[in-house]
Amino acid sequence: MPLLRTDSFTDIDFTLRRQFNKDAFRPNQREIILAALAGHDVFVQAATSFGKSLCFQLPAVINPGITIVVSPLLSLMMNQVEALRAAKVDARTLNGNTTMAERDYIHQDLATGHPLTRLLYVTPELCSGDFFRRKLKLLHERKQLMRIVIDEAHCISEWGHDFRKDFKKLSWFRESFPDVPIMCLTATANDQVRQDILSTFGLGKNPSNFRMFATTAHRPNLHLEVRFTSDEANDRYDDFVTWLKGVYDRRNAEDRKAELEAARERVESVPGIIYTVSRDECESLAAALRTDGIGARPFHAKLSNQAKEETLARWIANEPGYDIIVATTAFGMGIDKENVRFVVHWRLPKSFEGYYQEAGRAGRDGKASYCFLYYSREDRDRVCSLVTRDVPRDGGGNKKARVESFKRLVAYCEDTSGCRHVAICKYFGEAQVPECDYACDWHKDPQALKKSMSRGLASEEWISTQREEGVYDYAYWSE
Ligand SMILES: Nc1ncnc2c1ncn2[C@@H]1O[C@H](COP(=O)(O)OP(=O)(O)OP(=O)(O)O)[C@@H](O)[C@H]1O
Repeated sequence: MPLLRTDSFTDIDFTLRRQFNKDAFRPNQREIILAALAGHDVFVQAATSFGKSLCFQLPAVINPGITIVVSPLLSLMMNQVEALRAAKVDARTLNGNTTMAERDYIHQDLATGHPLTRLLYVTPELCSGDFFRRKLKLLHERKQLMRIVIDEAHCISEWGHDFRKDFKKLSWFRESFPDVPIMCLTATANDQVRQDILSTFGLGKNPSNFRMFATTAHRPNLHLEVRFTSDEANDRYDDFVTWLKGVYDRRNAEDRKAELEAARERVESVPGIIYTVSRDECESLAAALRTDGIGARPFHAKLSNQAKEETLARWIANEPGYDIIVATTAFGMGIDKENVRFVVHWRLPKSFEGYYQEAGRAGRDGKASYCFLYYSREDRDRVCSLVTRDVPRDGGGNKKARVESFKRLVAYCEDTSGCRHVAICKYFGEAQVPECDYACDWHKDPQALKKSMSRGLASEEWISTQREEGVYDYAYWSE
């Protein structure tokens, strides 16, 4: 028997305003939400900051029953649950950090068969366990299991950049509850990854019951630049500080300063993220910036939860001394601070998708924001040695895919013949070429870009002699 659906007269605009405090849908959100409310399986691929979460949160508020949201990251779950609870939606999460009391409450709520919880955020690992599966079966028998949502669905694919073994096992949902709609969402999937997601859940097997929304990965407000450097020049720090101080100077100019004062904004309140590769570099860079009067704080996996939470909260609140987060990739997916004005990649990331996902933390309010990637051939060889020797967290993964993604990122960095935005959209398999309004280094000045590459990079001859001596072979970076 099909599950109970909401009727088609539900006023989703009213729910948007009343519950989510937003004036209007963004392009495509309405169509996606209506497809979900009609009980279809839905696949959503859309740029970072598009507003994918609303596409399952709003139907979860309207539909009776519970929506299970599978998500790969604790911080991502907590952020969303906090925001929903602030909007008076009964959202909860079951994960390693959930308190005993909350865990008991949720289990009791599920055991009633008619839970009050509207959205339950869980880890993929939890979904592999019998205990939780029994609870879900009960909910399904009572017709209360409304929808399964797989957020960051690219984690399903061994062809993706962030494969998680337990994501693959989520196919259990479709096998056990063929009548429960599934919604998969991602910002970063190429064609192979998309196919993998679809086949894992049999999405589209019944075309009349499936809707696919794949919108562009293009983020026109991000100004994309590759800045060339070398071990010998070792000029990242000076380059970055000169740029940032230039931004502060412009904000300090008379008319701008008056505007900032009226808005009660500090001159130095230019929030940003710098991604480094190692914990040591993360600490030392943040300390150096602080010495230069710049409010920077480290963020990496070895810090205590309390320290991380405090840093995050104070950065989000734009507090003095917390303008810049210097982070390893432990900081990324799900960070939804709207006014991040720059994202800097201090070192070359390990994958194309990882790079764009992290850059996508910038400019979520739609305003112009800067994304620099410092690229050196020495780093290229170091990261290459990491990528080729890396064993993914859970021992699985497709090495060939990871190496390919890394190579495409290197090619992107060394390509001075075209628009960065076009290169990105092509990587994600888009046929349409996006408009770029001088929002990349090539569009700004193609000749200067070529020159800075030939001046900035070490020659391949030099790199190859060093490589032969094993200079770049060891992996000394740890996240
Ligand atoms: N219709 C809307 N009107 C105004 N703001 C919106 C709307 N929809 C979503 N937002 C806001 O946009 C921001 C980004 O949304 P969300 O976190 O869902 O992005 P996302 O698509 O999941 O991005 P990412 O893949 O980068 O995590 C959030 O702060 C959200 O509140």
